[in-house]
Amino acid sequence: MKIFTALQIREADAYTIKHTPISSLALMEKAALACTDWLAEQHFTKYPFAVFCGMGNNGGDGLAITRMLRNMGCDAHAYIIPHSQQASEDHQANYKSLQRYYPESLHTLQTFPQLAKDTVIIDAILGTGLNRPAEGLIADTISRINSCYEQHTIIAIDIPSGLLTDTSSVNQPSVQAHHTLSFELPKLAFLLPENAVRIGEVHILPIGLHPDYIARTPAKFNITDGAMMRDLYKPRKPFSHKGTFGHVLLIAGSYGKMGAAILSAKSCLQAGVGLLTCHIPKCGYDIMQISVPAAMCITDEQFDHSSSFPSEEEAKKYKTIGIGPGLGTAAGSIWALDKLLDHYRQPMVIDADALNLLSTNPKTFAKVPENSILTPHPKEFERLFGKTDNDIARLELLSQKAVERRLCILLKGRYTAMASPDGELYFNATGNPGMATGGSGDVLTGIITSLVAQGYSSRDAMLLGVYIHGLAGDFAAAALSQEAMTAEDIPAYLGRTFLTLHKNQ
Ligand SMILES: NC(=O)C1=CN([C@@H]2O[C@H](COP(=O)(O)OP(=O)(O)OC[C@H]3O[C@@H](n4cnc5c(N)ncnc54)[C@H](OP(=O)(O)O)[C@@H]3O)[C@@H](O)[C@H]2O)[C@@H](O)CC1
Ligand SMILES: [K+]
Repeated sequence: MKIFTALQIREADAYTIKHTPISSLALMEKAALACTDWLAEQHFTKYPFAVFCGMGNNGGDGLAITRMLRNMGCDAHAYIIPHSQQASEDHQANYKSLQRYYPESLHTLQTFPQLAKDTVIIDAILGTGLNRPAEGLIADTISRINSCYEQHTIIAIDIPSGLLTDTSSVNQPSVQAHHTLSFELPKLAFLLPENAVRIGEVHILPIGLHPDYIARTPAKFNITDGAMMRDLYKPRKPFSHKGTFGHVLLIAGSYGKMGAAILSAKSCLQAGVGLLTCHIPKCGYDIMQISVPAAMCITDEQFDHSSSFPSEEEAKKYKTIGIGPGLGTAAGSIWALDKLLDHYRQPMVIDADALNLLSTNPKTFAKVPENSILTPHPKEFERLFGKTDNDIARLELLSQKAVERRLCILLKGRYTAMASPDGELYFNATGNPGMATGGSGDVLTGIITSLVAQGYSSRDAMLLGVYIHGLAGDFAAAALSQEAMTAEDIPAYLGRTFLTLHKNQ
């Protein structure tokens, strides 16, 4: 799914108006109707409404919503903030029709109104037309709306007023909404962790923007979805054998962290690898053999950490190597990783402690093979590539480093951001807060390594791996609850997840 900029959204709007019999005013009517339908479905229409309107089309939406709520018998009032000399054309048209049918519902905002108990606040002050920070009466109104957060439900139309669509809004005043009702396509602002408290729950409502414009207009950012994943997925051929699906070497685990190695190994197998060998310290031998009988084991000469990785000759039998889960940061491990990277040139998957080893050893980092996949969480990312001032700057750094170093890098989060060496940037939308638990990352490493071994390109293994990891987590949460599920439940639901990838689903 594409993420369009504010400018592209305006173009989509104009294209739709030009190429279909729908007028700009009728499109606004559709948008307002989608919002009021949602309000009715969610049972908000039993409450009074205070609709705060700007003078552009976002305000026009607010006026149309007020009229529709009145038509439904609701006690709705529109408060217009006079921030401009002239209102937009569609705003004027909706002003006229509200004045005609419900003049008592129209107010020009002078002071913030007294709100009756349970009043729902609708924020239709500014939308994608925001072109400077909110100040004066608008900023005051935003601050008054936000002071109602505990007592009233706040619902933003299209985007919380004050929030920029395509760039960072850190330090900008904006409405803090419980729900955001947005039109047709998600906006980049909704995917940034720094905006989480301002956007609340986002609901994307279709309004019929022209599919041709959406299809033929390239977007800088995209969200992966089921259709795209079904295209990437490689169904198995009838005459396959275990050699067809690759042999993974998983270097993981240390004393007290063997669980990470187990989770990763189980996930690697459940994601379909042909053969799995685990390189673990001696302390983990019984644990691994008993917990994951399908995996073969090589034990390190050290008892509590790993310090000698395969030689060039030994490494040849593996299609790829996954390294990091529970590895620890012992000096012997960094030395061993450095030696491994002297000869290993295949793309590999690098996670957790192995990333921390790289962040403190730039010379070792420089040897990482092209097209390897790095899987940092935000703290690991910062240690590897440095601090940024905001989420947009961090996304740019992510993309820049992936291109510069010829790597696939995924930055874990609610919407994991995934960059490939050719500069593409994707977000993943599957997954849920039940996965914010120890071991989820180890599961992801196992899945992605497994996919690389099965012949997926690094980019495809990253996109597909993150998608199925999240979807398996969603199945686990649906069956067990977000609270009760653990990282171990994610591989258990991989089977159900793979079935959704079959073309006939
Ligand atoms: N395509 C779609 O999906 C559809 C979109 N629709 C709706 O249209 C909305 C976009 O409407 P829009 O372009 O009129 O912009 P909007 O945000 O109302 O701003 C208006 C004007 O405010 C001004 N201004 C800017 N910043 C300011 C500030 N800080 N403080 C004070 N003033 C400020 C600036 O004018 P200026 O003062 O610079 O002349 C700007 O032009 C969109 O979010 C959605 O709700 C639906 O109706 C139908 C389908
Ligand atoms: K708004």
